[in-house]
Amino acid sequence: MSFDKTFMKETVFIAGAWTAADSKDSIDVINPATGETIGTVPNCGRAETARAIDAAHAAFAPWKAKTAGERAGLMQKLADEIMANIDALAELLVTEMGKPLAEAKGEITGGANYIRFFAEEARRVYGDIIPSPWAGKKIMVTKEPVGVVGAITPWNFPNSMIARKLGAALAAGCTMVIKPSELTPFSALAYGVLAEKVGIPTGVINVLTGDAPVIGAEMCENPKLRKMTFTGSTRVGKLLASNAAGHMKKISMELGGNAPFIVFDDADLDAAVAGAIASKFRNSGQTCVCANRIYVQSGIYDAFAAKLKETVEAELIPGNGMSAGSTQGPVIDDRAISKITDHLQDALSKGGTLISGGERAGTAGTFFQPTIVTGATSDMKIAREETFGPLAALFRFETEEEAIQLANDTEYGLACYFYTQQLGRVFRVMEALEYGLVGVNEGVITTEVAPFGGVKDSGMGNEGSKYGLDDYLNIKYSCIGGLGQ
Ligand SMILES: NC(=O)c1ccc[n+]([C@@H]2O[C@H](COP(=O)([O-])OP(=O)(O)OC[C@H]3O[C@@H](n4cnc5c(N)ncnc54)[C@H](O)[C@@H]3O)[C@@H](O)[C@H]2O)c1
Ligand SMILES: O=C[C@H](O)CS(=O)(=O)O
Repeated sequence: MSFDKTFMKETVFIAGAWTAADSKDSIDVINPATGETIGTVPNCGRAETARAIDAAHAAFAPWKAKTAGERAGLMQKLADEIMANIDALAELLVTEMGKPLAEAKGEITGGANYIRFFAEEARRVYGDIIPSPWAGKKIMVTKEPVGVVGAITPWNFPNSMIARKLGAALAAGCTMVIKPSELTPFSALAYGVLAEKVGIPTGVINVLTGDAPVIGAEMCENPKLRKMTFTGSTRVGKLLASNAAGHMKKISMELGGNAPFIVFDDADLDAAVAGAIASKFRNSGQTCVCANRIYVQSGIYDAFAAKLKETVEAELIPGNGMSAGSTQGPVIDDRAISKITDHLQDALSKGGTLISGGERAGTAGTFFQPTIVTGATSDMKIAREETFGPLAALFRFETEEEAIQLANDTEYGLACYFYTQQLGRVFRVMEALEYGLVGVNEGVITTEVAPFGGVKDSGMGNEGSKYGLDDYLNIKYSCIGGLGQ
C-alpha cells in the first residue's frame, strides 16, 4: 500500500548533515501489516554516536544562550510544522509501526501538544532569592540546562515518545542525540527534516540509528553527554541506568508496566466495558499503560464478561492501518505473536477459558485477533508479565481489600484503573494503589499537562506537565558577598 514519503529519510541526521553509516551497513525496516521491506536505515556505531554527541555539545552553549522566548518561538514553529504535515507523518508512522491511521494522527497530535506545552513552560524556569542568614550577602538559586541529552526510544509510539523528551529538553536549553527503535526509525528521522525546515540550529537535534547496545554504551560513557532518558522495557532500562549511573549521568526511565483494571460491583457497566476496551486494545494492546490484568468483582463478573465479548466482537476490526474501518493494526513482529500465544496457552493450561478470538488474523503481516480469557488466576504468566498484545484476561475478586492486594502484587507500578461510583471508595482505592498513574472511571488518561511516570520497576522521573522540565535542569546556588553593608 503506497504512502507519502515526503519525510522518509534513509540516512542519519548528525550535525545538520544526512549521512550513511561509516561502515555503509544498513538495517531493513519492515511493514508489520504486510511483511514487506519499507526501506533501510544506517547501522551506526560508536564513532557516529561520538560525532553526534560532539555536534550536540558544540550546539549547547549557543542554544542555552538563546532567551526562553527565542527557544519557545522555534518550538512553536516545530509544533506548527508537525501539524501542517500530519497526514504525511501519520502515513509514515502507520507504515513502519502498523497502528490505524486515526491512532497515528492522534499520536502525532499528542506529540505536537507536548512540544507546544513545553514551549510555554520554557518561560517559567523560575529561580529563588532566599533571605540571607548573613548581613551583606545575597543568596540566589537559578536553574540551568543539564547539557547534552541522550534519548533512546521505543517502537510503539515512535513519534510521541520522542516529543515528550525533546520538548522538555529544548525548553530547558538542552541539546539532544536521539536513537529510536530500529523497528520504527523513520518517524524519528522525520524530526531531523522538521528541525531543518523550521530553522532549529545545527547540532541541537541529532538522530541516528544502528547498533543499540553500542550506541547506548557510547551515550552512557561519553563525558560530553550529561543525561540519559530512556523509554522502553524494564530489562533494558536497568542496563542503561546502571551504566549511566556509573558515569554520573542524570537519568530518566520510563519502563514497562502491568496495569490492573479493577471493576467493582457498583461500577457503571457500560462505562467500565468501554474503558477496558480503550485501555486494553488501544495500539493493539501495545502500550505501557494497557490494562494487563482485568479484575472484576463477583457480582458483576458474568455481565461484564458478556458485554465485553459482545462489544469487542462488534467493534474491533483488525486490518491494515491505512485501510478505512480498521481499528486494530498488527502487533509489531513475530516475537510479539509468540509472547501473546505463550501467555494465552499458559492461561488455558491453568484453567482459563477462551471466550473470544485466540488466533492470528489474516494471512499477511502479524495480526492477532482481539482475545478474551476468563477464569484468569495469579499463577498465570499473564498475571506476572506484560503481555503487550490484544489479550484481555479477566480475574474474579470478592472484596475491596482483595482487589487492592491483587493489584499491588507486582514489581511494576506505572498505570492502574478502577471503576466505582462510591465516592469513599474512590479515595480509599486511589490512595492504596502503588502506581504513578491512576485512572478513576477512565481507561485512557494520558495528557501533556499531567505528569507521566512510574514507580518500582516501571521507572523513575516524570514526563509531561510542569514536573517534566525538572529532569532537564540543574539547580545552582550562588552566594554573593562583597556587597558592603
Ligand atoms: N513507561 C513508558 O512511558 C513506556 C512507553 C512506551 C513503551 N514502554 C515499554 O517499552 C517496551 C516496549 O518497547 P521496546 O520493545 O522498544 O523496548 P526495548 O527495551 O526492547 O527497546 C527500547 C529501545 O531500547 C533500545 N535498546 C534495546 N536494547 C538496548 C541496549 N542493550 N542498550 C541500549 N538500547 C537498547 C531499542 O533499540 C529501542 O530503541 C515495553 O516494556 C513498554 O512497556 C514504556
Ligand atoms: O506506551 C506508552 C505510552 O506512553 C502510552 S500513552 O499514549 O502515552 O498513554
